[in-house]
Amino acid sequence: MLRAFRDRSITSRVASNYRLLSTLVLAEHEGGSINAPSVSAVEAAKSLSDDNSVSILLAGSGPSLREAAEHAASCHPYISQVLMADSDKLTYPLAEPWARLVHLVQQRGSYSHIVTASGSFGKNILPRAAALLDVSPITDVIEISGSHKFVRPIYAGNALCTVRYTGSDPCMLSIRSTSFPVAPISDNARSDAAPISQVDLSTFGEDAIGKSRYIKLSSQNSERPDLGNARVVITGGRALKSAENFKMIEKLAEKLGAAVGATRAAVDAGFVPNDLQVGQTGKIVAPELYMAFGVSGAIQHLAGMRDSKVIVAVNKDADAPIFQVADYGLVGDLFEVIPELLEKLPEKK
Ligand SMILES: Cc1cc2nc3c(=O)[nH]c(=O)nc-3n(C[C@H](O)[C@H](O)[C@H](O)COP(=O)(O)OP(=O)(O)OC[C@H]3O[C@@H](n4cnc5c(N)ncnc54)[C@H](O)[C@@H]3O)c2cc1C
Repeated sequence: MLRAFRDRSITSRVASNYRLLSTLVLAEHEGGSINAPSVSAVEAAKSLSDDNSVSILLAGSGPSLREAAEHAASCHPYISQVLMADSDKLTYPLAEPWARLVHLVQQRGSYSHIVTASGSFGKNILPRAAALLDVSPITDVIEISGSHKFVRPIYAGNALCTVRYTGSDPCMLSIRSTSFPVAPISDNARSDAAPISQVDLSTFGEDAIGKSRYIKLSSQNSERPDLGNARVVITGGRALKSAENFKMIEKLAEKLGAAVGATRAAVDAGFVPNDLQVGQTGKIVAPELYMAFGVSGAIQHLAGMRDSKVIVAVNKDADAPIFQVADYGLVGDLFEVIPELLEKLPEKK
């Protein structure tokens, strides 16, 4: 594995170690709770330094924002303050007003770091906010080796690069939530909730809204676990041949209480919607069990699942690259293997 690293003088390393850090975590919330990747961003902030004061920023409007702020205040022992930006202009997480908000909060709080999870929320906001603050963000961080030293994947996850941030404050990061797992919320919960403060938005004018307009949110109304956080993921590839056949994957996922994933080839062929795509241009997952059926194991697919704890692959080609990353491999026809699994696995309780 390639490790690219430009070290600087020992003097600057010592100096940076003695600086007190303060981190702003940009959090996403839904239905009155902050989501799991945002809690992972707090976990990442915790590894920046022992002397790090972590504030979490939530934006939105109305009672669900207040509920989410209360949840944020008690969900992780490391949060020292919750900042709540309540405005009609921030009801939906659009990049333009959010970036202006980050700029405003940074000007007042002079944080040394700004961290967010690298889902679509973070990917949308971070570059725009970084441009307003005139700094260069470091994206997809998977390991924090010091307050200004980070590891991130490059070449679709085939090499890891160690990067030292030498720019001015704030050092802005997006982290892969799968690399910063958090204990279940109840284990993390604290007895004394962190204080919640309102962000003063009196200078937040109409121009903060920008040109984008919120139209609607379309999401799959599914009982299945969320692909990004599921403990088990069952993925199907092009070999399934049709949307109808892909239902076998869905049935198997149902029996195992798993999330469904797909390769880009399966998505492009119209078997499933594109929010199920796993890979470089899809979701990054690291479940305890990843089962791949009729997936060749292209480098772009591996980029999204190679960190899974146990990988099981079923492919009729013994030379398929997926077997190079699989812990258990079965050379066989998925049209025989899946029905047999469906028959022999017990019904989900
Ligand atoms: C810029 C870029 C980004 C990309 N991003 C992604 C991404 O995010 N995610 C992603 O998945 N891909 C991505 N791709 C596409 C990627 O390169 C592959 O084309 C894709 O992953 C292949 O999907 P597949 O494994 O389903 O299909 P194939 O490569 O066609 O493989 C099908 C496999 O099924 C096996 N098979 C066939 N019939 C059976 C059977 N009956 N039983 C068992 N096995 C069978 C075959 O042996 C084969 O190995 C990207 C490509 C590019 C260029």
